[in-house]
Amino acid sequence: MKTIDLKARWQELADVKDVLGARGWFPGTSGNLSIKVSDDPLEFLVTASGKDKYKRTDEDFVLVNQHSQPAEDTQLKPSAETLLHQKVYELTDAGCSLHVHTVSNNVMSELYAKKGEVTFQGQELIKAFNLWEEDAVLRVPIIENPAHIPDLANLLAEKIDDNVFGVLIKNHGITVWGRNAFEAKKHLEAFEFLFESHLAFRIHIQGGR
Ligand SMILES: CSC[C@@H](O)[C@@H](O)C(=O)COP(=O)(O)O
Ligand SMILES: [Zn+2]
Repeated sequence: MKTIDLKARWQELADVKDVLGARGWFPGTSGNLSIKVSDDPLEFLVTASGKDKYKRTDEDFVLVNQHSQPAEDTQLKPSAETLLHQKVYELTDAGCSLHVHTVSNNVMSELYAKKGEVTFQGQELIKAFNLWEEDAVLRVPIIENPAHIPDLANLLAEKIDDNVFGVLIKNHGITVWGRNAFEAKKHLEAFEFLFESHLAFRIHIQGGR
């Protein structure tokens, strides 16, 4: 991959990070973002671990290889959850993968954990996932949150299929992807809108039931 492409991808991911950060979607240094730089062999930029993701610096991202290891000499540590991004790239046509912790995605993951998924139907915004039929259903699988990251990555991998665009991790967050940064961000925004609307409906219309 040429340096210019790496720079362009870096810029693209940094811009997405700024927008998500402005929404407060990285509380307590949580969250991690990645963007694919090359396909064969797989290489992607991923956020450095434990950083304040509301700040924009020259050390925000690390280039990693197909084994989630740094592809160049660096003191920086790739995100602790890099393996989840690797799985997304291995199993989908994604060019970008976004993971955030929000109050809404955490509450939804807990509310529907026993069902193992949450579904949305009859909501205009499921069109953001290219679901145009009137009776179309958007399904969001929910997985447990084992501390051992390879186990978590395997649970995620089991839920990935053509009609899945993101997976909720119980009491943790959501991992979302898209063919490029624009689409991944679109998917993430649509998920969060659907979660917030659903929770507002339950509180205000159903009295919290
Ligand atoms: C500090 S809480 C969040 C972490 O445990 C993790 O879930 C997370 O999203 C961020 O980890 P990171 O290693 O910075 O990518
Ligand atoms: Zn996380």
